[in-house]
Amino acid sequence: MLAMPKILSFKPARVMVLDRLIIRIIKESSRSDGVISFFSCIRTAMFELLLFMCFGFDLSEDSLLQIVEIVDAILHLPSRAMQDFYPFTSIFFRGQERRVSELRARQIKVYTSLIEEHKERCAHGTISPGSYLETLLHLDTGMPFSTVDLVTLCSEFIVAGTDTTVTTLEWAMARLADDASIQGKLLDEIKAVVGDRPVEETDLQKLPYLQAIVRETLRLHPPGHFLLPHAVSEACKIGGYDIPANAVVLFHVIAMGRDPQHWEKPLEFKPDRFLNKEFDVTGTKQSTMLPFGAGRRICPGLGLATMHLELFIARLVQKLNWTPYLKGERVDFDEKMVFTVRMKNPLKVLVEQRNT
Ligand code: HEM
Repeated sequence: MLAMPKILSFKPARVMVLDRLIIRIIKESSRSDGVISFFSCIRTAMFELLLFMCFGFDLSEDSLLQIVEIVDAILHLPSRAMQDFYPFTSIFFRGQERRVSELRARQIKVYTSLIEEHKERCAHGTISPGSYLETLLHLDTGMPFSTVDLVTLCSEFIVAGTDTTVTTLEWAMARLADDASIQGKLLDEIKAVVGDRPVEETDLQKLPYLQAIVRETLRLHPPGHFLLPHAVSEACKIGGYDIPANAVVLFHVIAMGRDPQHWEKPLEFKPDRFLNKEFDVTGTKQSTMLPFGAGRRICPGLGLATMHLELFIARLVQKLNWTPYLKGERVDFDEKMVFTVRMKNPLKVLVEQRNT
């Protein structure tokens, strides 16, 4: 599902969602003197897109809202770290366990009705082929997945692919709104390579400055500062420390991306540092930044995420001019942790349509 030919087959869905997003932004800005709250606009768009890829059809507004609510509730569940370290504290978390069970029941109900709708649409031929669910239903594993397994897998696809990409896009657009010269340089590149027609997916590989902006955003603002927790299968020594078997290890990737020994002026946003350089973000050739992890558990959505980031940024900058909503003010880059590390003060920007 996350291999390039499958990703490319969803081009019509991306065009639909991006066109809708731009209309939504223009509408919202016309109601409020040009100012928009970027996060909610982009988040709706990313849910529309990933849900289409997951189920093979455009969800009703009501179903989409229900999924967004469930994902929000999952992301806001308190961490279980305290109970992992001090199991006796479990007695204080019984209410939480009940809330988790209720949430799971709601998740199963909502996703199951979408799985049923998928099957009905397949029977009537009103579905886009190649969805994630279709792939799961036709996987030859010897034993078909139960409905609950399908719910878990579809939900993992949505949770993993939406907020990570949305958070990164918010940081990227914040950086571009904050620095008119970087935004201008990107626009010049797009004009020179693409001209006046909308940027297409096949243009992306010819836009090195755009790619550099995406890398620089992932270096300075990786959505996960610690990746997902990993477990040690055998006792080993790392950097002189004994790590016992089964220990949980977190990788502090934010410290890698901001390490002054590897990066000049690491806290500054300078996409140029990636120009005219072969650079690998998978940890195969270097490990100075690992926004997607590395090795066996590397993010399987890396290719899809990179395409979404590049395409959305290019189209948004091509169509609209982005500036901080208070004239002359800088954007506030403080962070807060909500599963991903987001902007503490969600990005508010002034957008104006460009004359093209
Ligand atoms: C900017 C966007 C994204 C970033 C930075 C990102 C980053 C990551 C990271 C750091 C991990 C954990 C790796 C580890 O701990 O070793 C991960 C796992 C995962 N990602 Fe992504 N991701 C992004 C987008 C996506 C997308 C678009 C999808 C698919 C729709 C996706 C699907 C997954 C899945 C399924 C896992 C779990 C893999 C496993 O359990 O082994 N991700 N991602």
